[in-house]
Amino acid sequence: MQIQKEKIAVIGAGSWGTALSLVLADNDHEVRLWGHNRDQISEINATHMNKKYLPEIILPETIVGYDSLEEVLKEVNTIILAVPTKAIREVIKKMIPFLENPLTIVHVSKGIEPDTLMRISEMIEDEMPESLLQDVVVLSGPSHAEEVSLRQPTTVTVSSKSMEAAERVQDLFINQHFRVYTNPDIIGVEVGGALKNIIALAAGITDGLGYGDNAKAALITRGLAEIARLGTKMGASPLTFSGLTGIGDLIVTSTSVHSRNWRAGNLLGKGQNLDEVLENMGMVVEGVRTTKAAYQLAEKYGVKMPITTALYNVLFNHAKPKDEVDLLMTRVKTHEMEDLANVLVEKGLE
Ligand SMILES: NC(=O)C1=CN([C@@H]2O[C@H](COP(=O)(O)OP(=O)(O)OC[C@H]3O[C@@H](n4cnc5c(N)ncnc54)[C@H](OP(=O)(O)O)[C@@H]3O)[C@@H](O)[C@H]2O)C=CC1
Ligand SMILES: O=C(CO)COP(=O)(O)O
Repeated sequence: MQIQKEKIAVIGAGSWGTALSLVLADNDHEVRLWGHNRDQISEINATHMNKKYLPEIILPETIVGYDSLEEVLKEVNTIILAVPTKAIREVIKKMIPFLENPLTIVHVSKGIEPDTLMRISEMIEDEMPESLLQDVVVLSGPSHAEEVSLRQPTTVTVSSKSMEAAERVQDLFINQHFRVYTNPDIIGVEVGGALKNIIALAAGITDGLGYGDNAKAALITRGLAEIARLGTKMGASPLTFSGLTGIGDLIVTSTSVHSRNWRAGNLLGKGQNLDEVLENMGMVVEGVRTTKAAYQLAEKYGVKMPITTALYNVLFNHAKPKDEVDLLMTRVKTHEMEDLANVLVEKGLE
């Protein structure tokens, strides 16, 4: 099939925005990579390298860096929004004066906004005037920028309220190294992508405490159970959590040394406090804010999320990681499949 070549603006010149620019450039799109740091953009244009975020990678010369939002958005119909969740509203507000026609926003961030409890597509719809927003699409899945930029085999999922929009974005990105699936369940895709960062932080903590693979497998499995329990209450399909944006992303971020959330958790488990950890990371650790949001969501929906609660206590209530593990292990005994059984009964499937 002939791919339609497009002018695409990638907003955010961190690791993920840069790696996705490379995928799009490999597919012969005209890629404009915007970053707010003028020196970094000059360096990208002069050296074809993003030395801060992907120091090993030479970028194709067809990726052009921009530090002006006005310039980068000219005649563009598709934007890839690749900034941390907490910067999304600010960046959209800055873009709006330069938008002329309705466009498609593909967001690739993984988070939920504390207090408003909005998913990212909801934040985008909240900020964008209806007349300027054609579609919102999310791209998510087990995909570290470090491996994508080396063109190592990677699979992701795109989702949108409009299947046509999701399929168009699938066509923009798909190639022999980067396989893109579609899934109509945008709630499940966004919730899975955001909440896996909580479990990745927890898995890093248990590794930092010196616990082994048994503990990690327990966290991934029981973590998935609580993500699915909340996600289905929010309207997601339970099946999505067994897919790439559920168990797939949980595996990759809980086990990979590339994961910033795992690395941050590991430092916490080794005894550093949260402020020290975040200062040492120098890159976004989305799971911290998302833990707060998920804790609030669990209260709102009346859902039990013991791992999230334990992590919340470590991050925000000065609890000791080991004490929280001990508490998790000595909870009242329960049936492993109790939650799933409840979900199936609620949905009339059992
Ligand atoms: N890295 C990965 O492998 C993956 C990341 N993601 C998700 O993608 C999103 C972005 O992550 P990632 O690229 O890794 O993060 P990084 O920390 O690597 O980069 C973040 C980028 O956003 C910029 N930025 C931060 N705040 C603002 C702001 N207010 N205005 C404009 N630009 C800003 C940063 O600029 P500066 O350098 O000046 O701080 C930097 O260029 C996250 O939600 C993450 O979960 C999803 C899948 C894979
Ligand atoms: O979402 C990711 C991989 O799928 C990236 O995870 P980290 O933010 O933990 O590095």
